Amino acid sequence: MIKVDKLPEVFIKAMPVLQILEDAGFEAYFVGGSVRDLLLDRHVHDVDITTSAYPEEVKELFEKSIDTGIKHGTVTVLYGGESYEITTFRTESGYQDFRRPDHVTFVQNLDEDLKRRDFTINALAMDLHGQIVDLFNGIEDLKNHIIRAVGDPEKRFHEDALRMMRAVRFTSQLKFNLEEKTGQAIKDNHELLKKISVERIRDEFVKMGLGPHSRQAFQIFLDTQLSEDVPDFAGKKELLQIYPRLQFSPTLETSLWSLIIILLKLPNEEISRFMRDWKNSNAMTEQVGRIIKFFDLISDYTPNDYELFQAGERTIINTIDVAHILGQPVASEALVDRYMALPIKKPAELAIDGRFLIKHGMRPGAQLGHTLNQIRELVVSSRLENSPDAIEKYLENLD
Ligand SMILES: Nc1ccn([C@@H]2O[C@H](COP(=O)(O)OP(=O)(O)OP(=O)(O)O)[C@@H](O)[C@H]2O)c(=O)n1
Ligand SMILES: [Mg+2]
Repeated sequence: MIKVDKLPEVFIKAMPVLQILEDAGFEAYFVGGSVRDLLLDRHVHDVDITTSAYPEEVKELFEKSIDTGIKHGTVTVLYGGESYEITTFRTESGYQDFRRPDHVTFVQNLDEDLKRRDFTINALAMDLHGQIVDLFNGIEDLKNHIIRAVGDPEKRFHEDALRMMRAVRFTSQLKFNLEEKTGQAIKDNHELLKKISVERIRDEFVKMGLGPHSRQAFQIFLDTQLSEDVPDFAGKKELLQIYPRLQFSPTLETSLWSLIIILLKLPNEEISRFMRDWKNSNAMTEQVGRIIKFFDLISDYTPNDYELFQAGERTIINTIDVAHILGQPVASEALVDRYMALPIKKPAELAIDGRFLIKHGMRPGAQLGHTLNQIRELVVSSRLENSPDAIEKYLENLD
């Protein structure tokens, strides 16, 4: 049995929680992603705990708790300024819709709990003393960089079809390969993904896209046909096939969506719909829209100062990132330098505003807005000094 001697701080901090459960006569273990990441020497952000105690029993042991998913056996316990998800040993049964279980059955031992988990590398548990429980050779698979379903992959994917996306996502994040039978089961069952909510698919897709091996993972995503069962990708394999051949993998979510939109050759008027189909936020949709617009612009010609001003720093840098990933040459330094040298970089930096124009005899309305824009454009392009005096003179000459 493997024993980990030196545990990172997140585990040490959580030890008393396990101890309290054990002192009350229950079994308790760290489980899932935290144990996997510990053994991979990856950063562990939070730890999940599994126990033989029923949710009500867990709640009695801790002063502060939240019923996060009590029906599924999960209670969130607040302890030492941290929060911990504590889930009762369980199996899942009655997955009639290939999504989450209709009901869970609590079980009395850890083995039964680990059996229902998705992949061998995620079915590892660790006790209070750092002893690892590894029933399915998860450690061996970690060493060999393999994503392998626990037991029969068909069963695991019928229990929760999202696991097929998770498998591909882990190949990207961990730089692992799919074990053959697990990969075959995804190919055979990819259509089950249609039953899964877009939000859950999107979260996995983004994690896949931002992983260090996203280009390799994307190839698997296409080869297994999973790409046919996500929004707007069906029948687009030829276009998406460019993704695995990109120069780099994206590291920003905005870059990921922009790349996909560019590869799919979506016309501008379809971008919002596409982003909505994927249940993206309005903020994400807007930022991606700005990037695509600026990307189209710099693909055609060198932007003028006012176009740089309108795009703004974030969009310029983000668009350069996208062009870089696509292997498209852009004079990135020149663009950033020119932006940095602009007399004003934000509308609020203009020396005057609408009230100034009203004071100088203009009436509120469309004409005023138009004049204000004109002044802003002149200032941005250094044809008018950004001072009330200079602008006043300019106005006088207009009359
Ligand atoms: N569809 C799923 C989701 C989760 N799990 C199990 O629940 C654990 C925790 O799930 P989650 O936090 O969603 O994933 P992690 O594997 O921890 O990955 P991450 O680091 O992204 O949180 C997993 O390790 C796995 O044992 C599962 O069997 N099937
Ligand atoms: Mg996790």
